[in-house]
Amino acid sequence: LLRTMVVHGNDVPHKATSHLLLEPDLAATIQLCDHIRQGDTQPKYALSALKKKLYDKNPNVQLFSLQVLESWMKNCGTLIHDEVATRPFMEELQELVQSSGNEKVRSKILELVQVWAYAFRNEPRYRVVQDTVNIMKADGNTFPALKESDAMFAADTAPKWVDGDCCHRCRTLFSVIKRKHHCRACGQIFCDSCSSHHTTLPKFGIEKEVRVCDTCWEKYGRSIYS
Ligand SMILES: O=P(O)(O)O[C@@H]1[C@H](O)[C@H](OP(=O)(O)O)[C@@H](O)[C@H](O)[C@H]1O
Ligand SMILES: [Zn+2]
Ligand SMILES: [Zn+2]
Repeated sequence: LLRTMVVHGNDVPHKATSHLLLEPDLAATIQLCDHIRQGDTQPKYALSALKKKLYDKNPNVQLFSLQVLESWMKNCGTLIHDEVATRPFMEELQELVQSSGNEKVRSKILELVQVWAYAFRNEPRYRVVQDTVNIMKADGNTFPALKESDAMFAADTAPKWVDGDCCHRCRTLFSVIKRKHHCRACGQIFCDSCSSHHTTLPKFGIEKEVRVCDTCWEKYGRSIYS
């Protein structure tokens, strides 16, 4: 089962090629979550690598990749939710349920889509998941009992970055010289002089020093036990 999937970093030069090792142990999967949360691996690339395993002819490999997907959805937050809770991905899962001859694979997919629909029940932007549950029901699939505890997702993941044409703190307009920068702790957009500090953000699973704004520096950077 030990498969190495080399996932090439995207076009940003400092994103080194990250190796996604699909090993049959949770430690490796948790480590993969950290890579995704830390921004070492683009969620899109991680998922496209994982999807290859979803279509593996060996149902055990398919099942394991569904378990990896389940842990990524629990631990990597909106970075992964935004890629999975989409029509194309949901349609792929729908097709897998229709085409798979393996009962375990089918019921794992039904279980996951149902739990995600419940977890996203108050998030209109992910309503495609509930739509997919409805379609799968209409197709005659019977869903396993929902375990609400499965719908608990790790709360602490770094926020998405907002865009803007001026610094969130000093309101200076960005230009060719006054470049845009993002604070990894609040996701807001700043000029360099308002976000010149770097710190680790353990609560978001970010172990390397990353750029934070002055406000977040006061909050997370000052104390060494942030
Ligand atoms: O310098 P640029 O070519 O504009 O690119 C900017 C840098 O990549 C910034 O990285 P940083 O936050 O680590 O500085 C990023 O936050 C901005 O969104 C990008 O626009
Ligand atoms: Zn500023
Ligand atoms: Zn900030």
